[in-house]
This record gives sequence, structure tokens and C-alpha cells, in this order.
Amino acid sequence: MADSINTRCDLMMFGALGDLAQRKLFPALYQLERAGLLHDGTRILAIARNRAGTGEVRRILLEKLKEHVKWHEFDAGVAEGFLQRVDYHFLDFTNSEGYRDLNGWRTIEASNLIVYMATPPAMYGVIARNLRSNGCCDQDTRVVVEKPIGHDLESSKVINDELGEVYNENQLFRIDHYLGKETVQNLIALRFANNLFASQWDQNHISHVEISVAESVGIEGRWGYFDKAGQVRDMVQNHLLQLLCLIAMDPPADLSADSIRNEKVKVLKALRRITPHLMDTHVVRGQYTAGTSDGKPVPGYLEEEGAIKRSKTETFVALKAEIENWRWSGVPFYIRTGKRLPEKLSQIIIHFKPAPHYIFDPDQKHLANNKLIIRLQPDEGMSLQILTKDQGLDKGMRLRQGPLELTFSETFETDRIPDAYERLLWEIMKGNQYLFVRRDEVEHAWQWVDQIIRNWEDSGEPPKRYAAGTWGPVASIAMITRDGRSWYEDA
Ligand SMILES: NC(=O)C1=CN([C@@H]2O[C@H](COP(=O)(O)OP(=O)(O)OC[C@H]3O[C@@H](n4cnc5c(N)ncnc54)[C@H](OP(=O)(O)O)[C@@H]3O)[C@@H](O)[C@H]2O)C=CC1
Ligand SMILES: O=C1O[C@H](COP(=O)(O)O)[C@@H](O)[C@H](O)[C@H]1O
Repeated sequence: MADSINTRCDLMMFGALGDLAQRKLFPALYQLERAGLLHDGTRILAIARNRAGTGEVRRILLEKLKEHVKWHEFDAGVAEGFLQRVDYHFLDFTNSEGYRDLNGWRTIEASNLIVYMATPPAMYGVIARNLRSNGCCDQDTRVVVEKPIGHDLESSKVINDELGEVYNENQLFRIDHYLGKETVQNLIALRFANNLFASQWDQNHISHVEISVAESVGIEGRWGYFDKAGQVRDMVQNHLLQLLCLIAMDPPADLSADSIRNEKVKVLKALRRITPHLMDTHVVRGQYTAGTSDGKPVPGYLEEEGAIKRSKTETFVALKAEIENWRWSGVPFYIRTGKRLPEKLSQIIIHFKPAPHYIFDPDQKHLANNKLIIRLQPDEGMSLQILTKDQGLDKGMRLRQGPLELTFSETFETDRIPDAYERLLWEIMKGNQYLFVRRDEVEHAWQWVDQIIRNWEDSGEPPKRYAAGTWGPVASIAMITRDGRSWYEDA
């Protein structure tokens, strides 16, 4: 059943003139307007510390919409109507008195209010306390916070405690934008709507799993943030582990937020800890040097704008994760993610075990395992590699591998795939938490990556170098080759 028009809600956007709000959130809200999904009465309060009036802020937002919405999806009339919903409030988030006027702006009760904190995480507790002390929210107000929740387990607990002092867990919508991607939600449909796969999804039938999230971009002017984070905190702690959970979790009893989250947490708890003696075989970290991107020369990480020359921050990581439970015992999950790789590509490859008894040409034995390739982005879809007889009288029983192909845009004739933030904002408006991350998920994920980061810090070893435009350090190829396997692109 298609979603119907949302119930009315008001939205306060803290950090409305920041990068995330301008690049992602307002364009997503515009798309909801374009799709007719915003309730007529819904109002948006942009909150920031730029001295400006509503008219000026609407003009800024219009320019940014033109910049960030695809030209063929931009409709001046829709944008105009959308911006009429927006008011502006000047506020330093630390100034408690400045919150008083917020109640005057609200047109409906606080239980239908959404507070979006598109701000540095250090502001979450401050904003929460100030909203409470000024009576701007109640026990039903929905509160949205961005990743990263903290820098490690300890700091994430501080942030979660601060939020927890004011809000209940069922009010908190912690964003991991990968969960808003249609193809990521499709993992649930793929696994639990197709019994064909459900019965094959374990160590009896799967030899190993690859998860690759590659980006061709570098740091994009975010060196200051990124250098304190690195690829493990920026991508593995959240997006990659969420993908791993969705692939590895047991079937949830239903689609409710807690049923799904409970299963994800079980996976995180079962991850084998990567102790110092496993670092050489289970972890490779890299940092890009000068190279090429899209055929053009690009600088290395240490030569990027704002860079400090001696940084040891990783821009690439490859990991061998193991899940210690009945379903996945002995099935490694090879994970890799990095900046300045040859292309933007996120995909998951399920490698099935070969048939128990092989009767074909021994020279072709290497072909004999099926693969399910799930393309998250771009070219969204999936392909099941199966073996067939090669056609022709002269071919005997020679085998060929070929795809059963499902490309979403072609098969379903979808004209556009919504951006992750469109889905997430829409779910927040409806009050559905299943695409948002619960506190214990965040903390178990930190616990697992903290140990890896601690091991690096203790060893003092620098990251391995790789040239921009390549698939990371050669050590990441060696990591998987040692197990007699290869990354899919290298096969
Ligand atoms: N940008 C992105 O692509 C992504 C961002 N995130 C997360 O989203 C959040 C927002 O990110 P981003 O937009 O890049 O961050 P910004 O650094 O651009 O900060 C957001 C806004 O918060 C404002 N702000 C900070 N402190 C105060 C204050 N005391 N009073 C009033 N305004 C204040 C900033 O104002 P000013 O400009 O005046 O400092 C800025 O406009 C962060 O938690 C980030 O980690 C997550 C994923 C991707
Ligand atoms: O959260 C983040 O994600 C982006 C990658 O997101 P995608 O949707 O473009 O795949 C990454 O570039 C950024 O460093 C990170 O903070």
C-alpha cells in the first residue's frame, strides 16, 4: 500500500544554514513537497546564528535548492510554495533565553513537533536542555540527531546520556543515512520475502561475504573533521556495520523497529574482537597519496587543503570480520571502504559454496560457486551469477557463468530513486523508528571499532600508502588472497 499524506507536524531545523542542511535536508524536504507528501499545515523553522531575516534566508535556501536539486527535478513553483513554509529564527544554541520565542512560532502541540539537530554533536545536549527548560518539547516530540554519535564508546555514552536526560529512547531518531537508501532497505525484502535465499543463508551454504563501499572523492574540504575521525569512525562504525548487520541478522519476528534492532544487536555482540595478535591478518589501513581521479591528477591526503603533513589518519580500511554464532561460524565478512578509490561503488557479494560433488571439467572448478551481487549504488540492482552449459554442439558439458540480472530502473521502470534523506524525513514524520539506530547498536558498534583503533594507536604504525585512483594498499589484496580468495573486481 502506498503511503498517504502525512499527519501535520512542525519541524525545527537547528543548524539550518550548515552544510548538511543545505546540501541534503532542504533538498529532501523540497522533494517531499514535490511529491505532495508534506501536510498543507506543516511549517519549518530554520534556526542558525546568521544575522538575517526570513526573506533573506528563503533567498539563500532557494539558491541552494537550485544548486543541489537536479535541474530536471527543480520546479520554481514548487520551490516557491515550499519556501513559504519556512521561517527563520536567529539563535546561538547556547543562549537559553533565545529559546523562549520558539513556543510562539509553533502552530501545533509539541507532540507533533520534530526537532532536527543538524549541528555538531557537542550541541545535542545543550539544545535538548534548553528546549526542555523553555517548555519547547514534550514526551512525544521527535528528536533527530546525526552521526557520528561521539568519537568512541565513552564519548558516545556521554552524548546519549545527555539526550537520555531529556528524551525517551522512543523519541530519538539517530540517523545512519545508509538505512534510508532504497537498496539497503531492499536487503530486508531480499532476505525475508524470498524463501529461496532464506534457506541458503548460513555457513552451510555461504563461504564468505564481501562488503565494499568505495568512494572516488577525497576529503572535499572536510579535512578538519575527517582527520580527527578517519575512515573507521566515519564509515565502518556506522554504515558498514549496519550493512553487515542487515546481511547477517536472524529473521526478525516482524518489521517493527525493536524486532529489527534486537536482531542487529545480536550480530554486533557476536562480532569476534580484533585483538592485537589478529591485526596483521584481519586489518589493513591505508592513506592515499597523489594520483588520479576521473583521469585528472589529484593531491594526496597530506597535500589536501588544510592538511597537517604528519597525519596518520586512515582514508582506507579493509577488515576481515567474523561473527561467532551458529549461522556464521567460519564465514568471513571481508569489508573495505576508502576515499579516492577508482569509482563510487557500494556492493555486497554473497559467495555461495560450490556443489558438494563436482562432476564437470576439472579445469573449470574455479567457476563452480554461485555469487549474488547486490549493487547498492550506482546502477542499483542485483545479479545472481549462475552456471549454465555453454551453448553449441562443440561445447560438450563445458560450463559458463552468467547473470540472472535485476536492474531496478529497467525492471520496475522507476524514473527516480529517492535520496536517503527523503525516506528518513518521511519516516520521521510518520513516527517510524525502524530505519534509525538504537542506543545499544551505536554502543556495541563503538566497542568493536574502538579496539581496532586502540590497537593502531598502541602499535604506532603509519597507514600503508596507496595512490589515489587505485583499490587501496596491496596489503588489502594480500589479506584476502591469504585465504585463497580475491575481491570481486579482481576476480
Ligand atoms: N555535512 C555532511 O555531509 C554530513 C554531516 N553529518 C553530521 O551532521 C551534523 C551537521 O553537519 P554539518 O552541516 O556539516 O556541520 P556544520 O559544521 O556545517 O554545522 C552545522 C551548523 O551548526 C551551526 N552551529 C554550530 N554551533 C552553533 C551555535 N552555538 N549556535 C548556532 N549555530 C551553531 C553552524 O553555524 P556556523 O556556520 O556559524 O558555525 C552550522 O551552520 C554534524 O553532526 C555532522 O557530523 C553527518 C553526515 C554527513
Ligand atoms: O556519512 C558519510 O557518508 C558519505 C558517503 O555517503 P554516500 O551516501 O555518498 O555513499 C561519506 O562521503 C562521508 O565521509 C561520511 O561522513
